[in-house]
Parts: sequence; structure tokens; C-alpha cells
Amino acid sequence: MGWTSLFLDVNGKKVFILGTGEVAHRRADRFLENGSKVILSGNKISKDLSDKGAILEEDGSKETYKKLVDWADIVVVASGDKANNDYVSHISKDKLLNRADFPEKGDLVVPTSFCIDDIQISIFTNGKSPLMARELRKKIQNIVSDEDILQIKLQDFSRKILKEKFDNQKVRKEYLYKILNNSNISKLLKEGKLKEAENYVEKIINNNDNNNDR
Ligand SMILES: C[C@@]1(CC(=O)O)c2cc3[nH]c(cc4nc(cc5[nH]c(cc(n2)[C@H]1CCC(=O)O)[C@@](C)(CC(=O)O)[C@@H]5CCC(=O)O)C(CC(=O)O)=C4CCC(=O)O)c(CCC(=O)O)c3CC(=O)O
Ligand SMILES: NC(=O)C1=CN([C@@H]2O[C@H](COP(=O)(O)OP(=O)(O)OC[C@H]3O[C@@H](n4cnc5c(N)ncnc54)[C@H](O)[C@@H]3O)[C@@H](O)[C@H]2O)C=CC1
Repeated sequence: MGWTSLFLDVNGKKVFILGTGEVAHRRADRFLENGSKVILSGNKISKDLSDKGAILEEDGSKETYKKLVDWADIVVVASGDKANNDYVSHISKDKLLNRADFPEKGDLVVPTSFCIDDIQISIFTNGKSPLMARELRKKIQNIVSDEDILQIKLQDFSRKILKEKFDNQKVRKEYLYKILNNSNISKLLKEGKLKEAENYVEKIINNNDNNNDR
């Protein structure tokens, strides 16, 4: 196994989900929230999913599975029927495949994932304990501070100015570390003063500041 975390842009991607149970609903929701087109194969989907644009295909024939797999960019196998799960996985060899029943036989894992403002954090325990993935999510949610969130916004602000001003990436990097480690900036962010921190950054970049403590 060689799992590594990557972020995939699923906006506009076509997702075929085999199954309409708990896991199938959870996967459908995640893809719909991120702009994918989703078709589920099974007997019933919630009103919430259909309101979000999910389509239900009730015909469970092999021909229909084949058509749906051809249509899809991503296939999710999440039914409780082993034979169907195996069949659809077998015909999905050249698609990105997520298997809820045998994750290691697919090539995509859907980790628990959450956003705190601009940060997206995903946790994967290598299939060992989804429940612990959920517990760790709660712990991490509690340690990210408002200052961290503002520092992300400030770094974004700074990077844009630096990219305009300096061609050399090493120079840009040097400034970004200065900003990150500057105690005056840290104090301003603790007090929630993003605008003032931005003004301070402009001073540092324009070299008017003699007091940046790196
Ligand atoms: C590999 C992966 C699948 C993938 O990539 O699709 C996978 C696989 C499996 N999960 C199973 C069981 C459970 N999964 C949950 C819950 C979650 N499962 C999630 C992810 C993943 N689960 C992926 C990576 C996991 C990792 O390693 O970190 C979460 C985090 C995210 C999400 O699904 O949205 C979500 C929590 C959402 C949240 O709150 O954040 C619960 C709890 C519950 O239902 O209440 C149980 C019952 C308790 C238990 O069994 O632990 C079984 C069946 C085992 C069996 O047959 O007994 C398999 C298959 C297997 O293990 O073979
Ligand atoms: N990845 C994950 O997080 C998890 C994965 N699983 C795995 O995914 C599969 C689906 O899990 P859930 O959605 O929680 O189950 P569920 O019972 O909520 O849904 C199962 C779906 O499969 C359909 N189905 C068709 N034929 C079936 C048959 N012969 N037996 C049972 N169901 C049949 C049901 O109609 C339903 O749509 C489980 O079998 C398990 O292997 C289970 C829990 C969590």
C-alpha cells in the first residue's frame, strides 16, 4: 500500500455510487457539497440528497452498471451486496475507485475531513480505526486558535504582495518567515487586528520597519 494525501478538485466530476445505505448517503453528500454530479444505484435516497441534485437509478442490471461506470469519473462501491460490489469494482478498473467494503482494493480513501475557516484538515488512520479518526478530529478542532486563522489570511495577503514585488522565491520565503515570527504582528493578531497587521506587513516589505525580530 502507498496511501498519501492529495486534494482532488471534484467540482463538476461525475460520481457513480453503488448502494443507497448509510455510507452511500455520506459519500454522496460529500461529493455534492463539492459540486460533483452524483448518481446512486439502489432503492431509495433521502429528500435531502435529491434536493441537492442526486439522481437515483433503480435498475440494478449489469448493463446499467456498465453504462454508469462508463459515464463516471469516480466510482464508489458502498452496497451491502458483495457480488455487486465485486462486479462493479471489476468493471471500474480504469476509474478512480473508492471501496467502502475493502478500502485496500480501491485507489481512493475518503478520510474524515473538516474545515476551520480556510484550513481543511483530513485524518486517516490507514483503515485501522475510523472512530479514532473522528475523536482526533474533535481534539484538533479545539487547538486551532483565532490567531492561527488570521495568520493564514495575513500570509495570503503577504504572499500576493511579495509575488508582485520579488521574482526570487527565496527572498519571498525570507519575508514570510519574518512575518510569521514577528512579535508585534503576533500581538496584533491575538487582539484580532488583521487590518493593522496588514499595514505592518506592508511596512516590513517596503523596508520601513527596523523592529522586526527574526
Ligand atoms: C477506509 C475507510 C473507507 C473509505 O475510504 O471509504 C473506512 C472503512 C471502514 N469503516 C468501517 C466502519 C465504520 N466507519 C465509521 C465511520 C467513518 N468512517 C470513515 C472513514 C473510513 N472508513 C475510511 C478511512 C478510515 C480511517 O482509517 O481513518 C469516516 C472517518 C469518514 C466518512 O466515512 O465519512 C467516518 C467517521 C465520520 C466522522 O464523524 O468524522 C464507523 C462509525 C459509525 O458508523 O458510527 C464505523 C463502525 C465502527 C468501526 O468499525 O470502527 C468499516 C467496516 C468495518 C467492518 O466491516 O466491521 C470499513 C471497511 C473496513 O475497515 O474494512
Ligand atoms: N467506509 C465506511 O465508513 C464503512 C463501510 N462499511 C462497509 O460498507 C458497506 C455498506 O455499509 P452501510 O452503508 O453502513 O450499510 P447499509 O445497510 O446502511 O446500506 C447497504 C446498502 O446496500 C444495499 N444492499 C443491496 N443488496 C444488499 C444485500 N444483499 N445485503 C445488504 N445490503 C444490500 C441496501 O439496500 C443499502 O442500500 C458495509 O457492508 C460495510 O462493508 C460499513 C460501515 C462504514
